[in-house]
Amino acid sequence: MPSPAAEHAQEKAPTDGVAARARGLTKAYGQGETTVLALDAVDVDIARGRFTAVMGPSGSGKSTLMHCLAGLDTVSAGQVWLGDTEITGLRDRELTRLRRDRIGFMFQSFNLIPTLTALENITLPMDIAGRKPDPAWLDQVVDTLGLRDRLGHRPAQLSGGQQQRVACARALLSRPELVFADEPTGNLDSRAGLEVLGFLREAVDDLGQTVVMVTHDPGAAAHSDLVLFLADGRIVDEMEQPTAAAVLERMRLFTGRAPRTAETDADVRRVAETAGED
Ligand SMILES: Nc1ncnc2c1ncn2[C@@H]1O[C@H](COP(=O)(O)OP(=O)(O)OP(=O)(O)O)[C@@H](O)[C@H]1O
Repeated sequence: MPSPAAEHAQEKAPTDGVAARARGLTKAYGQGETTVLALDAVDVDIARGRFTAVMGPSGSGKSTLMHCLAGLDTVSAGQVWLGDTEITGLRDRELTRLRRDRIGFMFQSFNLIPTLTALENITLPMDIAGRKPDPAWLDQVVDTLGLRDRLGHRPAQLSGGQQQRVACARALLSRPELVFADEPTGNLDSRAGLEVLGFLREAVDDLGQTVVMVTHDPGAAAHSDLVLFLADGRIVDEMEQPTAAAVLERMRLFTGRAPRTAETDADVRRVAETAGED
């Protein structure tokens, strides 16, 4: 059964280049006996023009990895590059500028400003940066995300799925080198979640974006091209062209859950259905 990502595989432009890279990336929280090693010498390349999902049990280091790759958090050891720029060692001001100009973010909680319209929310980061959006690109993003007739609405007048689409448009507007999405479907029902995943997929296939998504949901991960599995702060496995069922099976290996039962088979079917797999 092809995954949603596999269906698009043939149309994708050949990928070359690395959008982000980490070598020996280590992050420890706390000191002495209470030290928690959230990331343990991680080496990773995020391929340009692809949709990468990061999965793993709670506490495995997914958010820490995203934060360190995005320059939102400092590292304890190792190096991180965004494109050709080494971001480890940059000063705060330089990091702020780099995040603003080169990275797009989507969060579970949308993070929209309630008093601004959808359009104002979409253009806000570029307004703050004093940059004018390219009108043709703005049109394309708005139309791709189906937001044309919602641009004058405030967040409270939009459904959760529409709010996340606005957050998606905001993340894409500056044509960032990399879009990080942290549990972007976490607050959505399954239909709205599927819609947002479809748009992220289109952002990669049709708009040439690079997307990294942290998720707990095997159905969401099935929309990616590549799943990285984290456990105890290390990348322990990866899966190309994932399906929800295969991801769920693989996750079981890392969470040490009991062998399959009739009940877990039902889980696999439910997850596959939610992911839109037959
Ligand atoms: N600010 C912090 N201070 C201390 N420990 C932290 C901090 N942030 C994360 N940790 C610890 O680092 C480890 C990795 O956390 P992280 O949030 O990256 O995991 P995660 O895989 O994203 O988890 P979840 O799926 O529950 O969001 C955990 O043990 C966590 O308790």
